[in-house]
Amino acid sequence: MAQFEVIAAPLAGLKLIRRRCSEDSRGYFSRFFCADELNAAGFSEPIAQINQTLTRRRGTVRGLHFQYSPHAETKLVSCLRGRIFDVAVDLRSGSPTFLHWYGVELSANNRESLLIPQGFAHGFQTLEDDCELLYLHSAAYAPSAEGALHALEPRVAIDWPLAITEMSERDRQHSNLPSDFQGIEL
Ligand SMILES: Cc1cn([C@H]2C[C@H](O)[C@@H](COP(=O)(O)OP(=O)(O)O[C@H]3O[C@H](C)C(=O)[C@H](O)[C@H]3O)O2)c(=O)[nH]c1=O
Repeated sequence: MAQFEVIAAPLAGLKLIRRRCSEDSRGYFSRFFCADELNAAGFSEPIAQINQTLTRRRGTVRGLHFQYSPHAETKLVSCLRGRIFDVAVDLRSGSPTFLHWYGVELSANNRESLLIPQGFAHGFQTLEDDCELLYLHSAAYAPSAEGALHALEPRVAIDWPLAITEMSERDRQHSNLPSDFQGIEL
């Protein structure tokens, strides 16, 4: 029996993954990752790195970040504590949904993850205090290949659910996209 429900999001390649769980009097069992099942959903390379973040303050935005080729990565983002509004922006050159964004609530309770293909910027806003996330990456962190999109980029106009309470200095300082930005090549 499939351990995951795979739901296509409106941006090509972006998937919402819902983890099934078996509950009994002790609690529940749930498979968090499965190379076979999630390969078909788009996580088609081995996991290279797994990162964890704690974000203490409700309303904080982290991101939006991505890596340029040849370090472009597929990400599986999950919220293990609290609730977040998770956002992916299509930056793929030539994509019919270029610069479109998609946001979804991920939480410890809904057991949903966002599977984000290469070529998307990723960021999120916490909807509660003390949110913990786990990220599975298909490529290693490559600071020299890191790109970013400002959370308030006017050409994307993400509708963040809350007023932004905190961002890193680095994220505050991302410049807006140049008017001739055509997207990233993969
Ligand atoms: C991403 C990363 C960062 N770092 C170092 C770099 C900084 O010294 C410190 C914090 O990094 P940063 O401020 O970029 O962390 P976030 O703002 O949470 O960025 C992450 O959150 C957004 C939403 C994402 O989607 C990315 O996965 C990731 O960029 O950890 C590492 O050592 N390894 C890593 O893989």
